[in-house]
Amino acid sequence: MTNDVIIQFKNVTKQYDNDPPVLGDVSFEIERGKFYTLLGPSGCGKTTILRLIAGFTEPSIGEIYFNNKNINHVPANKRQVNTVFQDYALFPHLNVFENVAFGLRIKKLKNAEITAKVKEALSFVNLAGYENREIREMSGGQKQRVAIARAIVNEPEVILLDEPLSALDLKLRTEMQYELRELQRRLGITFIFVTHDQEEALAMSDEIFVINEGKIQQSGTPTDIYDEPINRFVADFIGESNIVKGKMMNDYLVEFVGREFECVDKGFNENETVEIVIRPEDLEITALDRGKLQVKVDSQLFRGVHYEICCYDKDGNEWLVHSTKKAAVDTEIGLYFDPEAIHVMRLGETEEEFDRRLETYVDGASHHGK
Ligand SMILES: Nc1ncnc2c1ncn2[C@@H]1O[C@H](COP(=O)(O)OP(=O)(O)OP(=O)(O)O)[C@@H](O)[C@H]1O
Repeated sequence: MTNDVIIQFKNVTKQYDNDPPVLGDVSFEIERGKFYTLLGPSGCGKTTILRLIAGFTEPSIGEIYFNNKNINHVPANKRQVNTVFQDYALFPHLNVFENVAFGLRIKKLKNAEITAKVKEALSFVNLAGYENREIREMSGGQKQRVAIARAIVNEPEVILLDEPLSALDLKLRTEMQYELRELQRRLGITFIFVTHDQEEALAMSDEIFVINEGKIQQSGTPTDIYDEPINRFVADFIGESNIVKGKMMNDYLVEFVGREFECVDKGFNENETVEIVIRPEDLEITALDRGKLQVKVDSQLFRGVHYEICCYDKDGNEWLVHSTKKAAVDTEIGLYFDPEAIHVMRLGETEEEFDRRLETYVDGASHHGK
């Protein structure tokens, strides 16, 4: 473990009662001072990871480390972690100042110190002067900032944010994305942010963990994950993708739709069956004979910055193209792409393989207790 690692999960499985595990053998490291996002569909286990870090629940199997110390049994109020909840969980009968001061009063700090710290936290979130406002007089975005001030005033090492922007309308949500990102940079505290919104994750994060069915499918920077999705789930979940079956002939040579194409991928078995991803914006419309693929245009939508053109090849594969050029419906056109636009993925686990693996965790968990 390097010195910069603040949180480490080692083979963590979480199971409630005798249900299948909601997290299966999850291992990862969180580095100090970065903005992390846990991204995945509803029910995939994101909140469970936050609850394990916060100390609201314990792992069924595995270990959690904080600053190199095992914290499996450390109670929530003894952890250097604060949570910002989706519904903010502010106290409606207390004003802004007292909401932010709450944790400091419990710690029995002196009044002068409390006032100084609350003022500093409020000015960090651009709410200086709002001390005496009632919570009900604050807008959604302002309540959000009070909740963040209440978290940062305790000077935690890590702030956990559970879908904190989901109650806001789109415009305010985008503004708060910038604000939160900027705030994290200024504070230098580790943020772990939960969302099921892929655009939000791409815009805000240093590192993203893409989660599905209790398992981290891929972790990496937004560009890593967008440009090199590791499997069909990630490719589909992050942005739009064209995915077709193919065969890896050799290093740097792949076959799909009955033709061989130069690519930049290597390290596969000869003739290994693979899946190919090409992003819609990496396909360029060209004359039929100049295209690497020949397709027929099925439909076209104007999306403001580009046209979204849906085409089919001779094998019936759908190809979505984002292009500033128009194409005529029912005509045949060529699609051109660079070798770098092709992303080759190993075939993912089948559902049966995944279920079988989960069953082995269930067996393991029942031996270790809850
Ligand atoms: N206390 C609990 N007892 C039993 N099952 C639970 C408990 N808490 C969560 N679960 C189950 O664990 C699974 C994962 O839940 P979790 O809240 O971690 O998912 P999530 O990815 O955060 O989803 P969402 O985006 O909908 O909040 C779900 O199937 C949920 O029903």
